[in-house]
Amino acid sequence: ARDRKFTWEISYQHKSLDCYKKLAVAINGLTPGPTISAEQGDRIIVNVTNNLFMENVAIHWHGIRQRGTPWSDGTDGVSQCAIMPGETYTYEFVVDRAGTFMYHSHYGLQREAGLYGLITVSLPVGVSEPFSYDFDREIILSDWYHNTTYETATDLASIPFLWVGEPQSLLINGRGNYSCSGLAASVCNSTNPECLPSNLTVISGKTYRLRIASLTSLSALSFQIEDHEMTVVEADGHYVEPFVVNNLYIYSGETYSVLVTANQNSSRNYWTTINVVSRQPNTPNGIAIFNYDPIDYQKLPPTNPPPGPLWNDTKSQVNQSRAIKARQGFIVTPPKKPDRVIVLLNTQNTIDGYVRWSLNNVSHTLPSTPLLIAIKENMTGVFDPNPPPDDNDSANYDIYSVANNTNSVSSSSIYRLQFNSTVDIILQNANTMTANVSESHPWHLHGHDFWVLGYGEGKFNLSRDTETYNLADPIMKNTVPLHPYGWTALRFKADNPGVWLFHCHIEAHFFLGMLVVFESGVEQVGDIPLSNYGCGQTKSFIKP
Ligand SMILES: O=C1O[C@H]([C@@H](O)CO)C(O)=C1O
Repeated sequence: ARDRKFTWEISYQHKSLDCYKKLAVAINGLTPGPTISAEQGDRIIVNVTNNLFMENVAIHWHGIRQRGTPWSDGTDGVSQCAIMPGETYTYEFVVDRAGTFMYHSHYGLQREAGLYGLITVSLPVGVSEPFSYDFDREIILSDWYHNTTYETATDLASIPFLWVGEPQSLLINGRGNYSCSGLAASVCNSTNPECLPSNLTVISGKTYRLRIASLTSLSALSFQIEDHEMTVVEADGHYVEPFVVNNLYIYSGETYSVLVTANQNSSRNYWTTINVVSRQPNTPNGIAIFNYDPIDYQKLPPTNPPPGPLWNDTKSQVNQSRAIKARQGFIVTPPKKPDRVIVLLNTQNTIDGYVRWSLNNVSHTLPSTPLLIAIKENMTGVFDPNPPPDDNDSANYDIYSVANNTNSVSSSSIYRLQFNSTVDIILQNANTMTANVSESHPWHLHGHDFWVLGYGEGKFNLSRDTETYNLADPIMKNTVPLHPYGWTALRFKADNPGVWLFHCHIEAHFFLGMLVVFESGVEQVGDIPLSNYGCGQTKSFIKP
């Protein structure tokens, strides 16, 4: 194991990622940011300097559990005081497991301005993967808005509520193509090389491992390569019992590795496409070129890009979720029974006229003093000490009717989990405030991986549905979809001392309160670096 040091300067830059010029957040000039490549067991040290002039920064290392370093989780309001303009902060953590992970901003809506990238962790020398391939390639999927994050945040927090809406473009490795017609070339120029379709160049007969990460703000996606099947082998850093797909559904915050062999007619190029699913799309599909060497990588394929699956084919999405199992020989079996069951009813509602998202009628508001420091230092008055409910009469809630939730509250209350206990989470979906609409939500847990015990349709029934749990070969993940009008059941061990977010990875939904906070074993947390302090009530701990 070795130290890998990075020096990052965060700044706004004019970018034309989809041909339309806007300000994007860049790392050392790059949007998306550089990939962090490391070997299992390495220590990653990232020196981050915030040169944004007017905006704080915090960077979350998504999928890295931060065992022993909960203060490096990079979450504003939870693990640290965000890095102020002009300041430098050092993240230090160990990547203890091989796989494909990601990093992204966890400050306000900043992720959607482009602050994200990949982390790839290889196995130690001498250990091999349970599958083989010739080359390793990276694919970052994202969606792109032309509004600034300032406009979006203000809109979401206004009466009347102004929804951010569907993105203008979908990006593959940071490239999209917005239609510039009617716009001045200084604003939108479709011949700008910055927005040429990205290409994946392959050699006929070779097999490629594609490490795919979704960093969308909103969109659930389907990814496919025209005429090429893909074998799914990894999900969120865990080996998957291999299965073959024509299209891969991928939700924000998820990573997958797929194997694809360049086994088609090598005298032409093919399309790589992404399209929006789970929400009625209003965004053109994203395209890239699957390029057979030595054909010109910009030569367009002779066909029309495949349209991808229908956006509302929920059944095929649920089926693919269910197909993801732990690989034989790599199964970690979960504890047989939970110590505690928390049912989280997901609803959209209004509080004092503001549109919010709630769990069990509680819409979370993060305090300005980071919770990890507040609990570690025994501060009072930072968060509501009354625990939120483990269930809020979900058995009697009609998930098919338009949500009214007249009793919803905004609160900073947190779940305190007994250290080392086994916790089940049942995510229960419901109708939004719009008739006949239930949206999908990708749920992400910080600090842990969980077992995915099952997905179901309709209302979860504790005595009936727990019998259907997959305790034999459940996949472990850190992000999982909750499908429309359905439920998703998870189990995890609260074995990582710290304070950890569990939230919808749709950035606007997180902003509107769709999160819960788990605390466990904070008394075991070592000394938190003083550089995490400085905001809210932590100010008084900085001695002159
Ligand atoms: O939070 C959301 O608000 C809109 C819609 O429900 C109201 O405009 C939407 O699609 C969301 O996901």
